[in-house]
Order: sequence, then C-alpha cells, then structure tokens
Amino acid sequence: MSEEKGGPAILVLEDGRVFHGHSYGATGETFGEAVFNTGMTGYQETFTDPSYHRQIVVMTAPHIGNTGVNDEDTESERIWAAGCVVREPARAFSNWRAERSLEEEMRSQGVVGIALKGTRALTRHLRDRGAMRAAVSTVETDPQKLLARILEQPTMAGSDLTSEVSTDRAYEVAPPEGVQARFHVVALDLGIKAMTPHRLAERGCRVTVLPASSTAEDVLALDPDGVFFSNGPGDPATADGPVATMRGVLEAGKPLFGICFGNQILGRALGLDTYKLTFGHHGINQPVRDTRSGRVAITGQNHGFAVDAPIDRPFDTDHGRAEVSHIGLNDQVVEGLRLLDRPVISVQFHPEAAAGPHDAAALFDEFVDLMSAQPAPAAR
Ligand SMILES: NC(=O)CC[C@H](N)C(=O)O
Repeated sequence: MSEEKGGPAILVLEDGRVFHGHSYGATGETFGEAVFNTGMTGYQETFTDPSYHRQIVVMTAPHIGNTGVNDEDTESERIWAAGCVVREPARAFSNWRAERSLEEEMRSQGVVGIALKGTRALTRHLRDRGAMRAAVSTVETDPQKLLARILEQPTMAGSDLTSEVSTDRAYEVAPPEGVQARFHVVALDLGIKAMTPHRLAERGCRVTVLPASSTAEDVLALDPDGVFFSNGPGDPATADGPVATMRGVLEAGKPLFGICFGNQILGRALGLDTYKLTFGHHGINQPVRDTRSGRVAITGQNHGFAVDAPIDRPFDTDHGRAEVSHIGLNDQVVEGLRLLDRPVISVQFHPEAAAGPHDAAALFDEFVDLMSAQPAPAAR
C-alpha cells in the first residue's frame, strides 16, 4: 500500500511563479485554472465534481489520500479536476470502504498531479493575485517554455464548458425502495453531481435528467411538477442556451430550483449580471446567512463566479419581484435568490453536501413543498 515518491514535477502559474515538487498520479502535463480548496475532507467528491472541469485544484489540507477512494462516493463517472495539487500524499490509505489509493485512481484515469511542500505559499499567492491559468508538468523542465504555452490557453472567464460535461442522453433516477414517487422533476444536467438527483429521489421525486442542450419545450413536454438546474463548470455569462431554457420554464410558472451554476443561470434569466470573483469559494466551511430567518449555515461551495444583485432590498426583475435569499458572510457575495411571487428558489452553495456539511439540506424539502403547494394535476 505504500507509494514511492514520484519523479520531479513543476507547477507554473501564468504570472511566472514556479513551484517545484514531485509527480503525484499520472505523469505528463496538464493545463487549467489554479484554484484552492479548503476542505479538510471529501477529496474524492471534490475531484469528481464536474464543476472542476479545466481547473487545477490545490488542496489546502496538508495530508491527502488517507482514506483512499471507493466506488460509492464519486460524484460523476470520472475525475474532472484537470490536475490535483497536494502537500503530502498519504503513504498508506486506510478505511473500511476504500477500494484503492487516490494515486492509483489518478494514474488509471490519466490525471496529472503534483505533491509540493509550498501549498500554503501557493494558496496565499492565489488568494492575493486571484485564480489564474496554470500548468503541472512532469515532462517539461523549462518553466519559461511551459509559461508560453499557459498563455495560449483559454481563460476561465468566457469559457463555455457545459456541453463537455453534460450527459448526451436522458436518464432517470427513481426513488429508493420504500419511497413513493410523488413528484416528477426534470433536471437539466449542466455538470450535475450524482448526489443531487439522489437527494430529490429520497424525498419522493422521480428525476429525469436531460442534456444541457435541452430546450424549454423539451423540458415542458415531460410535464414536470418541478424543474431543477444543476451546478456546472465554466463562465455563466456564456450559457445563453440554459438561460433561454430557464426563461421558458419561468414563463410556464413551474416550480424551479437551481444550485450553483443553476443559481447563476437564474440570475441571468431574471436580467441580472454575473461576474468573476478574485479567487472564488471552494471548500466545505463557508458560512452563509439566510436573509429571512437570519440563521447561519456552514456550507459546501465551489464557485468562481457570482450573481450581481442588491443584497439589502427586494428588486424588480423580468419575472417579478425577487430578493437575495442567502449572503456569504466572508465577503457578502450573493449566495441565493428567491422570487417573491413565484415558486422559484436557487442557491450558490451546495445543499446536497457531497462533500460538505448537511446544514442546508432543508432546501430540498423547500423545493418539494413548492411542488406540493401547486394545484393538483387534474385542476391544472
Ligand atoms: N459548482 C458550480 O456550479 C460552479 C459554477 C461556475 N462554473 C462557477 O465557477 O462559479
């Protein structure tokens, strides 16, 4: 079970800063936006979250790989993180559910990583200068040559990535045995995490997951009781297709719930703008305040963009009055939206909690309540 230290590897940032370390996972080269994640647990869920597509994830927790990986906690069929940066890989993994080591998993999937002592310096650099393009290489030894190629890569701002991660065919997630299907939810897969339809299914929803390219007509043709817009990678400002779909769903008056990218799509569908945060929120220890109840929840988050909306008062939108439902307490960023006269809610954080605390799980109940409050099908 113990792993040998890998050969030399370098991490280069687009501003020219270079970090030296050892290869961890597959050898080779990878490019992406460097972001740091402050989660102390949940590396498997993090690396398999499709929202991390094209991002090199720096784990601030100093010891990664301790519990190996298993076949149950993946949030999608593969590791989507473009690269993994760790301080000290576990030399041995130990957990009763573990199937293999994280490093074995990265190697078999061709995911390049680096183990380096300076993850703290790297994190502070990204916090001060912002998330930026980067590369990890075990083959190129000249940082200047790597830097030249980093500068040729697309930036995250302006990247339209949903079609690269979305399912290409519809599929269903049924309630578990013993739970009756009371509602039919259509979920638009913009990079959906596996836990999300599961959270709906365990509350009595039959979930039909549709490709990101689905139109409002496709969604409404399935006669859903409610519609869900998922998390996903890339810049929400590019997601014109999902925004048009969302507008059609809003016009039909269907109960609607969005998470993360879904919250940003709702913002845009309401006529609000989105913008890039400096270094984003990536971790499972992010406090948010519910603006109605005043209650604070600790949440899992993974976003580099945010919705621009007034946080202190309700406002008019293209689809009626709205308000900010949740505010991030670290930096006052919009963490949720709610329409005041329609059954529509969304959050920027991750109530499905994979990884993360379960503080905000009641949001799934709130969505189910919004569907329950609709007139019965016969009366519609
Ligand atoms: N997890 C997500 O859905 C992320 C949304 C978007 N890609 C962002 O970075 O803000």
